Amino acid sequence: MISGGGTGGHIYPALALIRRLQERKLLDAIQYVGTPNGLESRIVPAAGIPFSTIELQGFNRRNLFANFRTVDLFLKAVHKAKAMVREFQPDIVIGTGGYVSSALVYAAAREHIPTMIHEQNSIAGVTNKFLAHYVDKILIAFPDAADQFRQKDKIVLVGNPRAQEVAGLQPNARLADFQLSPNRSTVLIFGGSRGAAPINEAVLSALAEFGSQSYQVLFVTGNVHYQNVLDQLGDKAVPNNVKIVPYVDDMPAILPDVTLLVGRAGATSIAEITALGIPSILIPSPYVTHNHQTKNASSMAQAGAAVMLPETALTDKTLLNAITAIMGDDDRQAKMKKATLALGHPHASDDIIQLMQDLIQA
Ligand SMILES: CC(=O)N[C@H]1[C@@H](OP(=O)(O)OP(=O)(O)OC[C@H]2O[C@@H](n3ccc(=O)[nH]c3=O)[C@H](O)[C@@H]2O)O[C@H](CO)[C@@H](O)[C@@H]1O
Repeated sequence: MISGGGTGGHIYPALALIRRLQERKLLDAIQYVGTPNGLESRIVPAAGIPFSTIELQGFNRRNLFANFRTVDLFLKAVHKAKAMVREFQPDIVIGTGGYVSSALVYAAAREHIPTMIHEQNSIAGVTNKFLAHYVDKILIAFPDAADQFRQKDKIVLVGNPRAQEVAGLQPNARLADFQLSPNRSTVLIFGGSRGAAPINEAVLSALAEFGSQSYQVLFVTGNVHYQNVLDQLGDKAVPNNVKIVPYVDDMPAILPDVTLLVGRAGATSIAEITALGIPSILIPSPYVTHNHQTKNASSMAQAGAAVMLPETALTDKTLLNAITAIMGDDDRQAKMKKATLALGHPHASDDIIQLMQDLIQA
């Protein structure tokens, strides 16, 4: 059984691990557990994975009184999760982050089922810190995440399963699905799995300028922002070399054809970028726990793999300048590609599967 959600950054690593288990014919049955309304409730069933739900909500750091309901829901969720675990009888239970995973992993540990959590970030999430006490293994993707957990003997550095899923993928002309040319240099712009209004605004202001560039642009707004972007566009013409879409369902299909990625600095995106060696401009979200995206982005920038553009400095002009400086310089692209690839973990899923097998057989 597996659980993780809220944002794509917690869901796609779980799906990548499941796909690898299926590829290696190691999976007899799987149950994915999420909340009824989270992003996972759309993405997981669409991927053909059996999905069941538990009602839960995140911890409110601002209004502590609001947490009475959170605690009440958590206790009910644990009760339901225990029943699910007893019925499904999994060999192992894995949590990939987001508060959705707390009830299932906690319940499984209490039922003496082997358990693991996967932390994608260098700064651990609240749920994983809580679960760390109960699980058998803590899998991390960045070496510095180890400082965040007291249970040192449980920690293993594995990278992110999504890296193995995309590593080695070759250009494949799938940009044609978006009416873009497979042979032209391409800039992909998206603000994480849910989109980011400040990035969308800067791109909209730069739209006319993009029209006169030699490269083409795939601009992903995020589902919730799409209508707003269309409203802001009004009657303005979209240049022929720019395509605007709400979401890309199959990101691994197009990533090998991307010349430069502009986006947030979510950990799962970074795992993909480093597995494929895609140069990037990272605009870290300042709205995440302990500003962890800035840490992700600055370690990429220090390694020469990415350019960091803080949101406070983001305008149409700074965005265009940063993009043009890289797109117009093949040498720089090659150097960034090399530095990016050096940070990748292309065997993450197989390393996790080995640990799963060891734990099940122990
Ligand atoms: C606001 C927030 O809490 N963000 C967190 C969230 O980010 P978020 O969910 O945005 O996560 P990431 O950037 O890490 O991953 C996004 C994932 O969604 C995919 N994708 C994105 C857009 C799209 O149209 N289609 C698509 O498939 C990407 O390819 C990637 O696999 O989880 C990450 C953990 O991994 C954290 O580091 C981020 O700080």
